[in-house]
Amino acid sequence: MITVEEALSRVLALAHPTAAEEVALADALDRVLAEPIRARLSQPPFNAAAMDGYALRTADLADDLTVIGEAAAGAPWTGRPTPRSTVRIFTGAPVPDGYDHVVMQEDVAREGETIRVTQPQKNSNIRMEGSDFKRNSDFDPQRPLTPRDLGLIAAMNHDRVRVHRRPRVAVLAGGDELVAPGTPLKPGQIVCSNDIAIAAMARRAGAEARCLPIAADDADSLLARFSEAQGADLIVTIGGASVGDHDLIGAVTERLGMERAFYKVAMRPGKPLIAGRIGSSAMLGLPGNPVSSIVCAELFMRPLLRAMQGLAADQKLRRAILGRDIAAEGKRQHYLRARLSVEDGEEVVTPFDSQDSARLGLLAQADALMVRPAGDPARYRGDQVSFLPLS
Ligand SMILES: Nc1nc2c(c(=O)[nH]1)N[C@H]1C(S)=C(S)[C@@H](COP(=O)(O)OP(=O)(O)OC[C@H]3O[C@@H](n4cnc5c(N)ncnc54)[C@H](O)[C@@H]3O)O[C@H]1N2
Ligand code: MOO
Repeated sequence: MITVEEALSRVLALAHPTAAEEVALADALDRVLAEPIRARLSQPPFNAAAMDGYALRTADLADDLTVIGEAAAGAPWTGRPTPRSTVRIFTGAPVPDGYDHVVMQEDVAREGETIRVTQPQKNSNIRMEGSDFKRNSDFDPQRPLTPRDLGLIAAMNHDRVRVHRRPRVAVLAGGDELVAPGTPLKPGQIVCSNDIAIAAMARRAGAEARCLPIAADDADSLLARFSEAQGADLIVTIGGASVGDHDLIGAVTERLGMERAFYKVAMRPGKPLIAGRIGSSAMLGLPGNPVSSIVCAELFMRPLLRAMQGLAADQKLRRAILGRDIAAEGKRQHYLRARLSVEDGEEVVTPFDSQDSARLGLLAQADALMVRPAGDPARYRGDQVSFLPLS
């Protein structure tokens, strides 16, 4: 069995970045830029007043000044300053050349067309041209675009952007016992829950995901479903990955000519994970136990989908204090479902008593996966441990 680290590097090697496509900026939320955005102008495009008040020369601050014009946002003043003059100015207006200071109107006494500065301040109240960003500067945030990013790109004067095409994901759950949610169960049947969760995780990672109809535990049914998945950048199967007589994913993917990257990872939950390439599709075969499939999707599918959009993995282990004593670990790296809390201002991570990989109810209550390396000795309340936050 290979380590989680090795498995992740082999999964990432399966990723081909998707091609670029152009979309309206308004539709680009959560998309990933395929190339940097180059600012088409400097921001501000001119020296701009930051306050409503009067534009003047710093050298004239102590004098009586004559108001010789008015400048507003969108209505610049185009005259030339004369000695001991000032221009009434409003926030956002270009500061006329020749003036280097804007005094807030609250700090000025005005009589007719004459003003006197009553409270001189050091701050010039001018936003200098290009002080936010310069024309031709590049913006390449290396993350799914946030609302703030969209605002910045608009300010750079772009209304369309080139982004990575969303990876196409086909999710295939298999098992004779499975029926769709909402169906009355016959004896021995189980509600199929994993494909819904995995497809939602894929969408949250930027993919276009569809669930194929549930496959039966026979090779023909699985082969038919795989043919429906053609054109997907990633095929994710759920279940049938283990060693039982009905676990057919290994055999069927072999028949389809899969180049296998690995089978089985030294992790808990999720040992019987399979990965590889079938034609132009990457393939991840997740274990059927609901928690195992979701943990494997978090650890492998999400980074793979990010890589397909040109992004690095974003799994950064965090440190916290352990909330209870726990026994020594076995031979597999363990991802324990855990709750986060704050005690005396410090973050505390407390793993649940049960770590059964079928318990979706507990997983839904979890805020974190506490990570324990294989062979980790017993740990005690108050020890420093590592965890991955869950969203
Ligand atoms: N002799 C051994 N048995 C098992 C081993 C092993 O090493 N030797 N490994 C165990 C581990 S660990 C896991 S994980 C499971 C994974 O097995 P499969 O990937 O083959 O999963 P299935 O057998 O198909 O299903 C397991 C379990 O999960 C339920 N399931 C499956 N798909 C769904 C779905 N889409 N929605 C909801 N629930 C699903 C299924 O009904 C089973 O209860 O193997 C162990 N066995
Ligand atoms: O490794 Mo399995 O995924 O524990 O249930």
